[in-house]
This record gives sequence, structure tokens and C-alpha cells, in this order.
Amino acid sequence: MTPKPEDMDYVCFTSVRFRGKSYEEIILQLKSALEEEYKSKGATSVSPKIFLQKSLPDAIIIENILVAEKSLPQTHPRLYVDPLCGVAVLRGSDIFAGGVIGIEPGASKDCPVSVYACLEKFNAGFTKAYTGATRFLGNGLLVMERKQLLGDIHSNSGVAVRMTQPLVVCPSFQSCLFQSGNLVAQNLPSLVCARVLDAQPGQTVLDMCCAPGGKCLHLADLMQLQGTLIAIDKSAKRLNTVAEQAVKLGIDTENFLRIHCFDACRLCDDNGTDAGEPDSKPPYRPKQFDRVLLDAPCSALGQRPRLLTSSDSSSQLSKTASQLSSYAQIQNRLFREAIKLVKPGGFLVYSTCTTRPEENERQVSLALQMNWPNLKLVEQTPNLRPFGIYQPDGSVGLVQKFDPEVPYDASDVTNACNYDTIGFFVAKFVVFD
Ligand SMILES: C[S@@+](CC[C@H](N)C(=O)[O-])C[C@H]1O[C@@H](n2cnc3c(N)ncnc32)[C@H](O)[C@@H]1O
Repeated sequence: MTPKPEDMDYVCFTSVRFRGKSYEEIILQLKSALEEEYKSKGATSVSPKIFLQKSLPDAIIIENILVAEKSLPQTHPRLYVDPLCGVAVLRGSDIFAGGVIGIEPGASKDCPVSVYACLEKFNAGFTKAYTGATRFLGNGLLVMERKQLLGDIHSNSGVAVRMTQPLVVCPSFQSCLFQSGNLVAQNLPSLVCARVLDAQPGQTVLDMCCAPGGKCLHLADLMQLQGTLIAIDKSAKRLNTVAEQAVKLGIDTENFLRIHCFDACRLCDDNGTDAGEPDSKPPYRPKQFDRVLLDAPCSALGQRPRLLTSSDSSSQLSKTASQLSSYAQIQNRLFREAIKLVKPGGFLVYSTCTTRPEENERQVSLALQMNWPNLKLVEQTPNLRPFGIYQPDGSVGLVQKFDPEVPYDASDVTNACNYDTIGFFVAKFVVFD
């Protein structure tokens, strides 16, 4: 694997989940589609390395390609994007109009542009050279009229630049690969997380913070669409994505997957009596669910790729201390609610996409310490990263922590793909009566 430049942190692998077809069929489809896509991105001489993740029968890993920066001309008029858009480009995306913040003179429709992310403060809509720090992301073709982009930037939508020579070549989430419903783009720790819950066909399963739905729709497939899967989130807008994706994947959203906009901090009806048929809508009486996933709101500091901006104005790193401490509070509230809803002998999985111990190991420790005799931390299958800091009962190996800072052997890609991931944490509990 090529060493990463210091000012940008991209993930060396793309993971995808496949469904509805065999591995052999999918690999054939994937190889030819990827070769086409890579050709359109200027990577003609390399054939993408694709392999099955041994512990995850439905996951395929694709090695991303970092193109030597020197091999790409940086001579075209410059087009500048905001850091969030820059991150999307590192993930294989083309450039949408809303991400463009400046264009040098000379760049016009159907002309090549050299694309840079602004890493310092900017005023959107500039037409001169930007003097702050930037990060070169590759070259592309401007496919929109200049005036459409600079007139009223935020009212624009649609693709503005097709990346023809990106610095990082990887499958884009907008590519035709993901239109068939046989392939779903999903990061590796999330694929692990849904599996760890061990949801079985016919069970009653709750996903307390489900949107935008990656893990929830994976759970639906693992349950073979049999039983009941309740998907809760407090954001109606984000729930629309879950519903749209479910329909695209052919998942029944009337009888099997039931989506509700609700505050999960109030999800358990404490006055209701346990047992009996599951309630048709929230709140739910206690002990109704065989499995509960609490993929909690968090500081998301494990998100990658990342562009290291000087002010970090758009980045997660700009969160204030009080914002950061608020996550632990809400996580604790949601955790208490989750425990009440699990049937005796059922599983609760707690996860976050951050590496902060306060939101991970500390939450586990709190949960176990709070004199909850009905809660026990248990082993996870699969467990690709048995690592965590301090557990009150010494059971460090029981939690799973994907910490991209941990050094690994990059020469073996089948091992490296378990390490070069987003930051993520998973803990699994069994709940007793
Ligand atoms: C980490 S994201 C969940 C990602 C999701 N599980 C997936 O795999 O796509 C956290 C979610 O929690 C939701 N959320 C935050 N507070 C909530 C609450 N009190 N009740 C329900 N959902 C909440 C947010 O809207 C957000 O969609």
C-alpha cells in the first residue's frame, strides 16, 4: 500500500455488502463494473484488488488506489471545494454544485479543472486564486456553466465536476454498482456490528437510532425478512432515507420493517406490563425485544477519510468540550432505556463511531457498575479487533474497538483491511430478568 500524504487521511479500502447473488456472480459483476469506473477515472493500468472478508460472509473488500500526486498535472484552472466536499471526493465522489466554493478565471464548461479543497477560512463564491492552505484532490471536467455555480451557489444541485483523474481511485457511492440492490456500500465496522447482534429470522428486533439505515437494512437481510424489525429515529428527514433505501432493496416496510419517528429516550412505557404481543407503535412496554441495537449518537470522531484543516471549521474536531460531554449524557439515557426493552436472555449491542473512551469503554463500565445485576458483557462474533481500554471486570477482549491509530502490518491486505477502517466501538450484553 502507498504511504498516505501527511495532510490527508483516507481509508485504503472500500467495503461493500452483497445480497441476492452468490459471491462468484457478484465478483464478476463487480470486476467489470469497477474496471469501467476506474477507466473513467484515469486508472487504466491497474486492476482493482478485490477479496472476500473471511469473517463476514456477505462482505467484499476493494483496495483503493492512491495515484502518485506527481503523475497528475496541476496546470488547469483551479476549482475550489469545501472540506466536506473534499472528503466525499476522497471517497470516490464526483463534485456536486453545492460543494464548489470558488473558481479561477479561465475555467468554463467542458474544460478540465484542477480541484483543490480549501483547508482554511473562505468566503464562498470567490473567483480569484485562493491564498489559504489547500489540498490537491485531482483533476476533473467542469460540466456546469460557471454562472450556475457562482451565481447562487447554494441553490444549485447536480454534478458540477466529473472527476477524471482523482488522487484516490475508489468506487463511488453514486456509481451504477450500487443501483441494482445487489451491492450496498457499508464500512467494515458497521458490517461487523449488525452481525454481532445475532438477530435471527422470526425474532422481534429493535434498532433504536436507525437512520440513515445501513445497519438496520443489514439486520433486515440477516433476519431473512422474517419476524419484526422496528426502526426508530428522532429525525424524520433521516428516516426518509431509511424508507427509500428499504424500498430500493425490496424490503417490506408494512409488515416486517416498521419505521417510526420517535425520541428513543422515551421509548419504554414504564407503566405498561411486560410480555404479550409487541405493541404496534412506540412507546413499547418493557421486555418486548429479542435483540436491541443502540447505535448511539456520538461525537463521530472516528469518521474517515479526513482532510486536516488548519481551523477545522467544518470538521468534527471543532466540537467544543460541552458538545463532547453532552454525548455521554444522551448515550447513558438511551442505554438505560435500551436495557428495559430487552427480553430476559436477549442481547443488547451498544456501538458508536468514535474512539473516545468517554463514549465507549466508560459507558460500558458505567452500565456494569450501576448495580445492574441483570446485565453481563459477552463475547462477540465476529470479533476482528478485540481491544479496548479498562473494563471493571478485566474483560478487555470482550469489547471490539476499531482504532485506526493502532499500528498494523500493511503488507498483508487481508489483515490491513481490519485495521484501516473508520474508528468504531462495539459492546454486546446479555440482559437477564
Ligand atoms: C450514529 S447515527 C445512527 C446510524 C445508523 N444506525 C446507521 O447504521 O445508519 C445516530 C442516530 O441517532 C439519532 N438520534 C439522536 N438522538 C436520538 C433520540 N433521542 N432518539 C432517537 N434517535 C436519536 C440521530 O438522528 C441519528 O440518526
